[in-house]
Amino acid sequence: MATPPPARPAMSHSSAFLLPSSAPRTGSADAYAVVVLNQRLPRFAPLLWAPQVRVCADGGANRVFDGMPELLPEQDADDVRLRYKPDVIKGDMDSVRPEVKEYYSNLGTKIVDESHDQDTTDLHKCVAFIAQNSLVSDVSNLCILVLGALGGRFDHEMGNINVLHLFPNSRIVLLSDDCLIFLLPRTHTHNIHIERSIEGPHCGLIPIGAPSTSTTTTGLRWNLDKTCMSYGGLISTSNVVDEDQVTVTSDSDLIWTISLRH
Ligand SMILES: Nc1ncnc2c1ncn2[C@@H]1O[C@H](COP(=O)(O)OP(=O)(O)OP(=O)(O)O)[C@@H](O)[C@H]1O
Ligand SMILES: Cc1ncc(C[n+]2csc(CCO)c2C)c(N)n1
Repeated sequence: MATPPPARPAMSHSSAFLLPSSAPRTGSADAYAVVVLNQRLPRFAPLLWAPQVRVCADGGANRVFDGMPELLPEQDADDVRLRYKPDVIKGDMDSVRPEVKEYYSNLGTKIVDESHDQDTTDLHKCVAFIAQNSLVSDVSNLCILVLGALGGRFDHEMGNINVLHLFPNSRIVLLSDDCLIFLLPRTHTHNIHIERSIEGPHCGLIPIGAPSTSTTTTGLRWNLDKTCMSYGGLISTSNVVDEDQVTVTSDSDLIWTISLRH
């Protein structure tokens, strides 16, 4: 007789952090950190800039310096820069402009130069920093929102997705203007609340790190039922969310992605 699969604890996910700040939010995290990468700021960057920790990965600081005033053109640029000040700039410091580094340093931003480490990406360094330093009192239910992680250079995108696999026990969401991505660790069964006003309908479930011999879902137009997925075989792209709640159970870590509405 086949052995039943192990019972897994449930993990909840919600993109309520993208709702306007006036809307009632029942998110799944207790605290948020924002990491800004060196890509054009997503349109909703100002909305997300109220978390416990704000970190810029190297050239990400240029994007905050230039991009926040561009996203808020009706406001005075200097006021905007003072309001949207990073707590930390971290990385190998080959992309942040000297005047931007000095501007934020004078405002009290911590500058962490890790140019000696050419083996890990700036995002990796930022996530490790947030996880290790007690910037927030309880990191156990902290969610790290990464802005500008998708689109652009493919090696950077793959490096960013690899960070999800390097920190499978951390909640990390990669964001662009068009979609978001997070990891569904195989250790849990996942309840994903779909915030229909801001996300969907297109979604995907992708075994990037390793094939899955059994994935089961509910709430999708094309559900999986103890289905195998692998690169070179089936992966679930161009799927559609049909219910407000999607559930996923798998024997492999999977990437969940969903489109963002404009
Ligand atoms: N085009 C891009 N697409 C996706 N992510 C990006 C892109 N450019 C930068 N990033 C992210 O922003 C981080 C900081 O970018 P930055 O340009 O400062 O990195 P870098 O280490 O100098 O890159 P490189 O030396 O490879 O050009 C990167 O580690 C990466 O995570
Ligand atoms: C096998 C291998 N491939 C690429 C790099 C280069 N690299 C990876 S992360 C990083 C830092 C980017 O800020 C650099 C330069 C390496 N070290 N090892």
